[in-house]
Amino acid sequence: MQINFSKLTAAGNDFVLIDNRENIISAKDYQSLAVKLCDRKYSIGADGLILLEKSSSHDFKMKYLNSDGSHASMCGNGGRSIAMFAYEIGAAKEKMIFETDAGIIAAGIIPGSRVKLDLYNPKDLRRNIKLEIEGEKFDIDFIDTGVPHAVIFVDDIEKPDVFKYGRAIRLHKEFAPAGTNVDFVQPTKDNTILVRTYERGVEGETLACGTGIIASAIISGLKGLAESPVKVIARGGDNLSVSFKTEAEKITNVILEGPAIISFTGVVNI
Ligand SMILES: N[C@@H](CCC[C@H](N)C(=O)O)C(=O)O
Repeated sequence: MQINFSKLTAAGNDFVLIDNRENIISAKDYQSLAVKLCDRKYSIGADGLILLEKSSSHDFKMKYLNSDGSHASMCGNGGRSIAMFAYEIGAAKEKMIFETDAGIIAAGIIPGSRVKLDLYNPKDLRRNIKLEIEGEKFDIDFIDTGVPHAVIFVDDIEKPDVFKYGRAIRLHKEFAPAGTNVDFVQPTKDNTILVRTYERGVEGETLACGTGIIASAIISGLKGLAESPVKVIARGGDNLSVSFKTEAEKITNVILEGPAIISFTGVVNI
């Protein structure tokens, strides 16, 4: 079977997007299709597969699969990408509301290939988790911004071995059974943070992780290291912005703004 797809990149986190409003792909095939299409050597290649589906209550529904085929409730860069995709294929207007498995999101297309997401509230905040891995001590703050994130502050963003420690923390029993994404954060001047993320389901460092950028900005705010709106520079060099409100560690009004670009469209055999 041949299907149409679009390839989008959102701050270097890249995705295959498919319009599945007519159920051309059935849910039982999502996992194997994600593994197949995300393969960078034998297929299109991406960090994740995103399906745009019909919703009975909102403009559409987003289904997200990591490149290893695992399902994730949400993806911040994927959320901006599906908003841009929906707008381009006429599934939504400039302002839209869509469902994810983590909650409802209001999105807006901004000139310059950028998208703003107004998200549900994060949950499961856990502060100051102390771990020691191979003699290295880590002080971790955890938050679920749609998917789980362990946030670690570093003095120099170039220093941490993101693969080694990211993977060890992702698999640590502290975060079992779901595991976690792991964000390394360096606050710099001008209310800016630099973020690198080890992504669960990609099992490596990606050029950006939207939910990780949100988690990093919120924890920076809670620690007094930055103030909303926080400017963020992703690993790939793109600029994003995160705003939020905090009241006694209750976080609300989370907004993520950043790029989402259609790099190409095509037809693939599945
Ligand atoms: N890249 C995404 C997060 C995708 C899901 C994540 N890998 C997980 O399994 O938790 C983002 O931009 O938020």
